[in-house]
Amino acid sequence: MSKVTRQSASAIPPSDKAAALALTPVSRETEARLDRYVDLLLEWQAKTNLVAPSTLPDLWTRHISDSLQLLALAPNAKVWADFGSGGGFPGVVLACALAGISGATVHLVERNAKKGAFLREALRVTNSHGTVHLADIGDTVDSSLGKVDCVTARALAPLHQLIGFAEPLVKQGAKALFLKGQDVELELTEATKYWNISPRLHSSRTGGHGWIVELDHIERRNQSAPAHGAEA
Ligand SMILES: C[S@@+](CC[C@H](N)C(=O)[O-])C[C@H]1O[C@@H](n2cnc3c(N)ncnc32)[C@H](O)[C@@H]1O
Repeated sequence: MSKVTRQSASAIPPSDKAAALALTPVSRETEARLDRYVDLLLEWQAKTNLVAPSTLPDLWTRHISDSLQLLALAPNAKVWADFGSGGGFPGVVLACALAGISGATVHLVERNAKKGAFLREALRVTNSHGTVHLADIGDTVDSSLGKVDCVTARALAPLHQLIGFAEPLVKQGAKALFLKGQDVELELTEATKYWNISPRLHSSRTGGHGWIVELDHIERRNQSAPAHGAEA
């Protein structure tokens, strides 16, 4: 008998999925892919902590809608890079939503081997286009990704570090979209010590105190700006 106990799908009330799809509607094909992703995530959650267990009842609103809302902020982006993808938010959700679009793909950068294996399996079972880079972001961003239209990160690092990670891609024309919490103003204040940026702030469509920081331009303020996200 398998040691892995599958988390019950009933841990997620149907009303949460309905609320999520009302907030961030998707095609029937995308919904089917997301259903497969959720099933896989619940199966793996028993052996690998992919999301905080307390957030499982709100999986669709808290994690899936949170990820899907980024699409409206970069409607023409086809090549995405998600830093620190973990259990696949937002990267795998974006890959599911973009799967029907010719040329669309998502680079998922994750250094944890177990999570990397999960991300590969998630792309496989959802038949979505993407590449898992099992590596540190700092070692990947210059050499492996190529031209990217949009770079994302959620729950990875303080904003000034994320900006350091994303700088090479934004300098080549990418837009950055970072999902942030209620301390966004403090993080922006810290970030502007190191970086010249003109951020656009969008309040999260999923409620709570979430924000999305949008950046189209990043310039080092001085030589002490942290490179590739290293601590200042
Ligand atoms: C708190 S989790 C967030 C996962 C996901 N983005 C989410 O919002 O659910 C942060 C993830 O980033 C990964 N990570 C942290 N620093 C990294 C780095 N320098 N390079 C690659 N992955 C990193 C960790 O292994 C972890 O899976």
